[in-house]
Amino acid sequence: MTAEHASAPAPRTSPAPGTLVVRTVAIDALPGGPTALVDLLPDAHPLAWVRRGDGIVGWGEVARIESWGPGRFADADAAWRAVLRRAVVRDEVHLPGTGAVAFGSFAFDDAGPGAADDAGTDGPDVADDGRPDGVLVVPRVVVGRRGGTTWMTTFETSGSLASPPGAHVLPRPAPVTSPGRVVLRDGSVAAQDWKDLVAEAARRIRAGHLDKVVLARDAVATTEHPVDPRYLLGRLAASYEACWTFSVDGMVGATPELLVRSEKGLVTSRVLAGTIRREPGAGAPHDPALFLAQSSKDLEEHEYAVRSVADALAPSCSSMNVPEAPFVLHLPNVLHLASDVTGVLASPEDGPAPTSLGLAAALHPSAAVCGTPTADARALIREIEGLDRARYAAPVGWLGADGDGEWGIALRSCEILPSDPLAVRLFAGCGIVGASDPDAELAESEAKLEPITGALGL
Ligand SMILES: C=C(O[C@@H]1C=C(C(=O)O)C=C[C@H]1O)C(=O)O
Repeated sequence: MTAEHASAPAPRTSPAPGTLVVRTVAIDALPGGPTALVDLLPDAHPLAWVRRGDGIVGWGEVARIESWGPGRFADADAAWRAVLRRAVVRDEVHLPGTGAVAFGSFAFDDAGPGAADDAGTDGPDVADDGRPDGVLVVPRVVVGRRGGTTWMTTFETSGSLASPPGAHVLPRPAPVTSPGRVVLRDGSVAAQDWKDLVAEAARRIRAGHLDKVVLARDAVATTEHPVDPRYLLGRLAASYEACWTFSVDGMVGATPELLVRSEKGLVTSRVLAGTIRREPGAGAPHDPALFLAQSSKDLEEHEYAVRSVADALAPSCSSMNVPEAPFVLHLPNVLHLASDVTGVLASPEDGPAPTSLGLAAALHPSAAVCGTPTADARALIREIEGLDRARYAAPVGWLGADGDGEWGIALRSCEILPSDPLAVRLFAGCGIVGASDPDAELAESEAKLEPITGALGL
């Protein structure tokens, strides 16, 4: 089914789907360690979804699905199924991530390119480049690891299932290159001006216009040498093991927030909201984890985020477990309040259960990255944020042939601009409630930029 939206272009699969031959075989174990998979990647357009050394990486491109506008998720899902209808798959491993998979990244906003410009931003014009609002990349080669099993999947448009064994030999990628000297500057809104936006949002919340809004800011890093995404990936995977390190179509990061995993009928979402910096400086609480777990402001922010996820998943689940209280997730830069919401996917009588991408579409944007109520928060973001979020804070991940997959929220991330290999745009945002303090939120946003600034060597 293709979603119809008058203004959005129709989805596009290129090249036009022919027969795809997909073959997964077990291969020898890789060396251990969190970077073993990303160390295999070539420099051009690496694809990655890795956590604690397990996951999948891919390279090459046998097909690309592009979609636009509010139907970007449903259109991509339908186009992927059309590709699969013509695929011949032989999977000798049968684990999540084996067989046919596509890596995906989607835009935060429905409104398409120029939405932020309409709202009056005078920031860099990075959206009006005709880029799609959603992309699924079907690679030529995937290497994956889960537990003790390692596999390789090859995707071919011609040839046969009896590929020569040589096709399954791991490549020796070109050496990773450093970005050299890096200079960081303000993005669309200067850091100091952003505090005024936070103060304005908190005022509106106290006046009763809405409960919570997430405001984001960007920064632009210019580099001496073209950015090799693998330079970032290796450092992120090594330093942020509890996060999902990703690279899809120029969007690179290590997110601690799993929007949804759908695996054999079990649905999981890791909801984060409520943050404290690890090293908040003078006057900081003696025990930040305890402070966070008892902070009514952070618990309020968190509750909104958990509710929004539970409400969005409920129609697709026959049963759910929503934890009553969050735990504290410790990351190298920040601590978060975290809740793992789980559910059992219902089997609807009138059609197939939603795919992981369909679930991601239902969940996006959660209150963790938008606010509560959603429509009011979105409207306020459009009115005052002055930023084109592009693919930041939106689903990024992978989709399998059976619809299972994992979609993170693209946080702690940057966009390597296709128009300028010497520039990356970094993003960070903070949940604002009535009690939010602009200085503290700015400091929190700086801490959330650290994974990428650190990976760039700053
Ligand atoms: C928006 C971001 O993070 C989100 C906001 C959080 C908060 O406000 O406490 C915590 C985790 C994320 O859900 C970001 O990292 O850019």
